Amino acid sequence: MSEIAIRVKNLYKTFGEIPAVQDVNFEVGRGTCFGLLGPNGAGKSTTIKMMTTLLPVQQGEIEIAGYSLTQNPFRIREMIGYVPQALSVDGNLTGYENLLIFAKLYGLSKKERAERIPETLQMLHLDDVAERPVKTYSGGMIRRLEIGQEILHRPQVLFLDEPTVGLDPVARKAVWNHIEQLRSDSE
Ligand SMILES: Nc1ncnc2c1ncn2[C@@H]1O[C@H](COP(=O)(O)OP(=O)(O)OP(=O)(O)O)[C@@H](O)[C@H]1O
Repeated sequence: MSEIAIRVKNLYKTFGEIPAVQDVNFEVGRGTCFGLLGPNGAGKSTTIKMMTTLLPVQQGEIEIAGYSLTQNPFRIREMIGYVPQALSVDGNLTGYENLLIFAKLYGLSKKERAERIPETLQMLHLDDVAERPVKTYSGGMIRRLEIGQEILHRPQVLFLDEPTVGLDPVARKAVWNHIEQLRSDSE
């Protein structure tokens, strides 16, 4: 894999008359945790949506793990994980069932699912609540489950859009500890 996980060059995006992203440039090295900071409306979510192929690139270049995004969008979708700002779990299903759906969507074999789902639940300290409907979870538990959904297929790059918004300081620290653990495990 390339030593550069993400390369963004001269990126622009407008919504009609609204300039959402204007000449954004940055590089993220492999094995690093990179934070994209800016005030509300600065264009962070729009940039993430372009890097995850959810919005077309209007002008500029994006490379993920050495692949050009515009030339290899399907390859890139297999290689990344994306935890969006909006809720991505089904509250009526259990934690285990939510992970099962994502494991199937990412094309994991039955054997891989049998190994990785319990392993992920354990790593995120959700094994005790795995059989409970997610609507009974706290905000921090839901956020950890959403991260779990996006690491089952071992992505090379994980995008997190405001992963700790709305969490209390203890839950926030727990989520960041898990993110740091994922980063160091991938070294
Ligand atoms: N689908 C859309 N249609 C029109 N305008 C949009 C759309 N999505 C975003 N915008 C506008 O683009 C700009 C950047 O929005 P974006 O959501 O990327 O910012 P952000 O930095 O993620 O903000 P926040 O911190 O509030 O999440 C804003 O002016 C927003 O109103």
